[in-house]
Amino acid sequence: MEGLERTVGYAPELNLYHFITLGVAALALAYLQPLFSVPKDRREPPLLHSSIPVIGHLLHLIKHGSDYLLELERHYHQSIYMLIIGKGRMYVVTSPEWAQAIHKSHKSLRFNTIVCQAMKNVFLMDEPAMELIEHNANGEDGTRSGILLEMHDMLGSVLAPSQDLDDMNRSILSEVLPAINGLAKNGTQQIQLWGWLRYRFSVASTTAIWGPKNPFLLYPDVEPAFWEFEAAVLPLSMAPLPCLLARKGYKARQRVFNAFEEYFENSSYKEPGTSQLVRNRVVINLERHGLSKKMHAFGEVSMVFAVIVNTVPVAFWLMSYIFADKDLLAEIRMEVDACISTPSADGSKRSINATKLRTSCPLLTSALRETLRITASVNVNRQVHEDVTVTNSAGESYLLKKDSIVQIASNVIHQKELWGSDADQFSPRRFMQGSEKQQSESKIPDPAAPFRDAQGKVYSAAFRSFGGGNNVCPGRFFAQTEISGLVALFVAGFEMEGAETPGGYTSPPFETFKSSLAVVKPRKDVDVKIRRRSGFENAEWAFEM
Ligand code: HEM
Repeated sequence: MEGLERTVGYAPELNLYHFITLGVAALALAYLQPLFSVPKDRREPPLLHSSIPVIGHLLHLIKHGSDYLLELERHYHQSIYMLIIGKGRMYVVTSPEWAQAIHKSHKSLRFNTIVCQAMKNVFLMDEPAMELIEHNANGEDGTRSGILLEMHDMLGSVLAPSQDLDDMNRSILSEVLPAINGLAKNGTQQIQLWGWLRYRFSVASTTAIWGPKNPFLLYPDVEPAFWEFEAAVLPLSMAPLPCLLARKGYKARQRVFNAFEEYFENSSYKEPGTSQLVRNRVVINLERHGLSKKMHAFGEVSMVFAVIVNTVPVAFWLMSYIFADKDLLAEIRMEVDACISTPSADGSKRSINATKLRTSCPLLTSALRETLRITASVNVNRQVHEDVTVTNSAGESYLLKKDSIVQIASNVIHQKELWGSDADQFSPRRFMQGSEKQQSESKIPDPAAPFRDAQGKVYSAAFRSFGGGNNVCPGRFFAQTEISGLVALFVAGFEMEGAETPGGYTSPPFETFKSSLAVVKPRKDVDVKIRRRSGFENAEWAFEM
């Protein structure tokens, strides 16, 4: 791990003091190791040892985030393996074939048990709320009743391509328009790209979903508090005494919770302009299952995570990749220009057709999927409910033991040889091979569709940004439209250069500590100068679906 130790930074709010504490704990545990030794069954996946017994892997994961799994891949090249963490086991899956096998065993390898733990530890559900949430969480009684299963089914239908989804997408895109139409109106304007985009996109997304009384719109401190909370999710859920060891995140979480509690206390979800998604959640949680308003409000913040935590940075990176490459910008501009109509006689009103962006812009779509491959390698976890034998497509089998965790290491799978020798590079055309076939098959191509290489070979489960199997992201169509809509507006209407790099734009580096749970963020913000594109100086942008 020498190289890694040099290059990888620390998790937010985990400082030297915490590592000293963990170091002391490691020594104590090493001494007591015989008491903790976990017998390995020979039918289990291969065990990878750590130089520090018992909690060595945990220390590396805390220190290096998901990069640690890349380092293990470089050393051991195992497609499934086992790590001992304290008294527990974590099975790590690093091949699409094993990822598929894990998804197939969804009855024994459970998603909702992990959701329940997060609802308790991160979203602070109290005991009565947990009783309601845990009831039939995994379909134990053979029906689809219960908060989590009903929520899953409701979201699957509200977010599937339909009129409802178009309405939500129209709403979010029209929410971002005032910010875009006000940009660089009187010549060049300098902004900090990440901060500008994060604020505008977070507020627009939450307004489209939670309506005009949404806390992000009402209170300017809620947006920064939310991102402060998001940055501290790991320490908040793992550290002892999070109110002391993750104090900033702890306070920020409380601010967001209070704001959402006020929103539901005032029944602000009844305001016109609130999405069907939020109203349906009220029906399921409050009316059908009797969750308290306070617990519903806290839990609603988990939905804010789903809606903005990944889309905002992906939009930032897609824009960065496009504006950093002048040829790519020119080619994507040609595609986007073909989606613009000019409804007003004086030519100032311009409208982008968001449906055409999805169906007629293969390079933009491919660049978005490639951006997801590089920046959205979201590793997913499952809890092993009972001893189970999993078998992959090659007929290999392993035993996974009850109460362990399985992690599908998407960040490793996204770097495998199957992507070619340039797997570590951004290659905007990588996903174009499959686009022709996809478009003839369905009007709206699925952004989670399998990767198809230049020879036409299809790799199921290799492209993992939206997960897979039963719990594949239901918000992917929504995300695709909002991200490509926002980025298309910039591409069509503006020129952008770095304030420090006149005539060009250079992306900032990735943050050093990569959480396995969300899209990577920029390590620092970047000052850019924005001006209106020639021929579009007076454009007032709008969207049509
Ligand atoms: C670029 C944007 C996004 C990315 C990369 C992303 C990624 C993912 C991934 C990897 C999962 C699977 C988790 C697992 O299997 O453990 C997931 C699930 C989920 N996502 Fe997304 N997501 C995005 C946007 C959205 C949006 C915009 C929404 C809502 C509007 C959303 C709602 C959900 C929900 C509700 C689930 C849980 C599904 C279930 O209960 O089975 N996501 N997402």
